[in-house]
Amino acid sequence: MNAVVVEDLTMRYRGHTALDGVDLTLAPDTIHGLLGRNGAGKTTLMRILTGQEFETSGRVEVFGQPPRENPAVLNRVCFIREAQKYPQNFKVREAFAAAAIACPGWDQAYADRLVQDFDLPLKRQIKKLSRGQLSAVGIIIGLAARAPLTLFDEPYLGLDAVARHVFYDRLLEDFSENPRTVILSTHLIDEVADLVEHVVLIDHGTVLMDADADGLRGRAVSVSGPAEAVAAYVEDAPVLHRSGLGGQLRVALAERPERPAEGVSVDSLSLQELIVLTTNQGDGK
Ligand SMILES: Nc1ncnc2c1ncn2[C@@H]1O[C@H](COP(=O)(O)OP(=O)(O)OP(=O)(O)O)[C@@H](O)[C@H]1O
Repeated sequence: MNAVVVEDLTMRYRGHTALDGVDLTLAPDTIHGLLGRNGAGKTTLMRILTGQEFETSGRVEVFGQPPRENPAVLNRVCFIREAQKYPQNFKVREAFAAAAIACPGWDQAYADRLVQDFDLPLKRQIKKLSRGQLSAVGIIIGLAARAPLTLFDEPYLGLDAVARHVFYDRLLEDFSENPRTVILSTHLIDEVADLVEHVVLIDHGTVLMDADADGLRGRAVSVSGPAEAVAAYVEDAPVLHRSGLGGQLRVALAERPERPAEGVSVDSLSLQELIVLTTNQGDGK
């Protein structure tokens, strides 16, 4: 069974369409990267999947059932938001105690290890934590909850690079021992490029890309060299972006052409470059 099935999903706020006929199927036991510019509709989609928002129209199923007011689904879901709120007078340990009660799959021993990894002061009040420490609380809850569907919405505001990599490492390690469906929304595309197995790119409420990360890696290329040679080499290939200076041309292609390159350089595009160019193309830039 798929973890998530969304058909023709539309979400309209007064005067604004945040999601516009989205079709999406997310396989179980996979780390999905949910990418897109500010305001693209990522949080709205995650709020609908977790029953915090009700769609205007369309079909939404999580583990085969609609999430809307459905404890059978919602008990299997953990959603960690960018600006996750906790009762302000709680100490860190009390936030974890509350999560342990709310999350059926909670692993206290694992949470304790993560507290050490992130060097979190358990006895400190939540309101006294630094921004990064607050993010670490959310990340620890999201990991130790071991929810069958775990959603992280930009979970690392204020978290330094070392701590972010602790998060990626722990997520990958724990995922291999306890596979589950993870949806990670992020703007740090390069950092998660090797972590995510499937990429969904949303732009202006529609899905621009829905592809396996392995298939994307090394598929998109940049071709550069003398303008004439580049133009001949790229021929009818679908062009993502074109830029030139003097007699030189650089063309980004979604697919690496099969013919051998002659007189041009062909280099793989990073996932980040591919996402930026695909988004710009979708925006008509
Ligand atoms: N309650 C609301 N009322 C009106 N408009 C809303 C509401 N919630 C979201 N929107 C709008 O819907 C669009 C999608 O918002 P959403 O929060 O889903 O974007 P996002 O992709 O998560 O962006 P970011 O990366 O900045 O977090 C935005 O234009 C936003 O302003």
